[in-house]
Amino acid sequence: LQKYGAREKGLPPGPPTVPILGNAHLFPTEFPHFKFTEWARKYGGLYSLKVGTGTVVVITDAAVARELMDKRGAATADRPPIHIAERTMDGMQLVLARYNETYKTLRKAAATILTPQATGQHLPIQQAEAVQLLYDFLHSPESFLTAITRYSYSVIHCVLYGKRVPRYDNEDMKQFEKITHDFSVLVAPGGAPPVDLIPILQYVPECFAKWKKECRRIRNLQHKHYFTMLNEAKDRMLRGEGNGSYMEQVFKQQKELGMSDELTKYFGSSLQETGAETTSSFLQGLVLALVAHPGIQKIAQEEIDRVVGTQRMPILDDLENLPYVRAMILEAHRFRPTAPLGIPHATLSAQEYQGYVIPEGATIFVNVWGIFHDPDLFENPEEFKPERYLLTENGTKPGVDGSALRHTLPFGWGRRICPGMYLAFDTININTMNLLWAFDFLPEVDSEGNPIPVDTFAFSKGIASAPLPFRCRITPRSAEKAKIIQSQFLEASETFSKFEAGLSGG
Ligand code: HEM
Repeated sequence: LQKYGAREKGLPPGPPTVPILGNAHLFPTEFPHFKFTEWARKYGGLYSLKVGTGTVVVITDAAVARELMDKRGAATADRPPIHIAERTMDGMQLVLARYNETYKTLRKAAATILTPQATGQHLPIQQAEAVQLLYDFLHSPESFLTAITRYSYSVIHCVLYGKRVPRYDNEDMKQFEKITHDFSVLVAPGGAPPVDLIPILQYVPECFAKWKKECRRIRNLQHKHYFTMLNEAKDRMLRGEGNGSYMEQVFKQQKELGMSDELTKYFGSSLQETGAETTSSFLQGLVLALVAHPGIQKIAQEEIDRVVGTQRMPILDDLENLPYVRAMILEAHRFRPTAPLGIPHATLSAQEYQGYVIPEGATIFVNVWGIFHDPDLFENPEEFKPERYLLTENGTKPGVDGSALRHTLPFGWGRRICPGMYLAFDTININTMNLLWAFDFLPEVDSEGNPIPVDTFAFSKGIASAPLPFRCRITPRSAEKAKIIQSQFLEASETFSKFEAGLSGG
């Protein structure tokens, strides 16, 4: 019995194990990136944990990650099995799918439609939605968090299905939020019995397993919601009223891409769910960082004012003349990465590296948080300091080798790298410039007028981490700019109208 849970010879080092459990009793269930980083400082940039008989490898070293995840990407492209996800979505959810033929078909479809050129064609609606975000901030500044959520959902929805979501209380949005919320509760630790650790639980009959009923219920909700979206997009296209959405492209190439209707449904849901949540988390985190760092906000605003002026809104091309704003975007990713541990990969074959053997089927986490907060690499890593990216390409201390880092590091690794990143770049760039140009972001004040500080550590649990609800004061930087926002919003109605056929519930 002693050997169950023990760390096998040849594995990278790690915390001492106990029989049967290995390190399972130590495994953090909340904010694991903090514990993983603490262990990295003790056991190094490559260490292992035993969870029962399974192996988890944690990489907190960009050079190790580059070798194992990028260069040996073919061997580390699997995902660990998540039984609940497989049961609910038949293993067809692109983000969580194992590395098999179904996955390859989905990924090929994503690569076909999410190219930088294709993304560029969707700029008009991205820009129009970004104007609505400013308009919403102007008129209901207290609802800025839900305005960002709506924006992020709507922009992906327009690009994917050709239909926008003009209000947060829209029926499509409510359905989507319900589905993603219910699934995240079910899949979170404690949401269901630990079927991945104790596989025999999978065979408990449904009448005794509430979680199986819950999988079925969520699956039915997803089916109804996403097929409705697909059918609407298809009908619009067949009526000759298409607006160039990604799904229209998929319909046109469905046979070549090898996509069944069922797969097409999951393709849409994977992109919608991942894209909306990550974009929204990033933008909310950016606002939080601005509120917490008024001096930095001011430097960025002054740069925008010099380049853009007060007579027009920023455009994407302005970014090349805004080095400080570009540095601020990179710093926002570093300071609070949207996915602090990325999404775990798994090995498809055993890998020898640095004298260790990582077995087939091991789960691999790249601890992006730990890399980005490594004091050997970054000067005062806990500080929000865009200037570091003006000093060196990857923000590292001068004289330190930061060449294993890259600007796309927050978007993942190897064959699994985020296929939506080009869309994300445009969204992040447009909105960062717009928000800085238009508004001041200040702490809320108490009844005596004292500023209430925000907590830059108060983030949600889960794979994609968003700030917990916080309050701030958002005020237009001038009456002139407020007027430009109003008139741009009116002008955007022409772009919006192409995405408003068949809107329901607001
Ligand atoms: C701030 C924005 C975003 C961030 C920080 C982000 C980050 C990530 C990360 C870390 C991964 C995991 C990569 C890996 O396994 O190594 C990922 C995967 C993925 N992302 Fe994004 N993402 C963003 C926006 C988007 C958008 C806008 C879309 C869709 C339009 C999208 C779709 C996906 C999909 C489908 C995957 C799964 C890829 C696979 O498993 O092959 N993401 N993203």
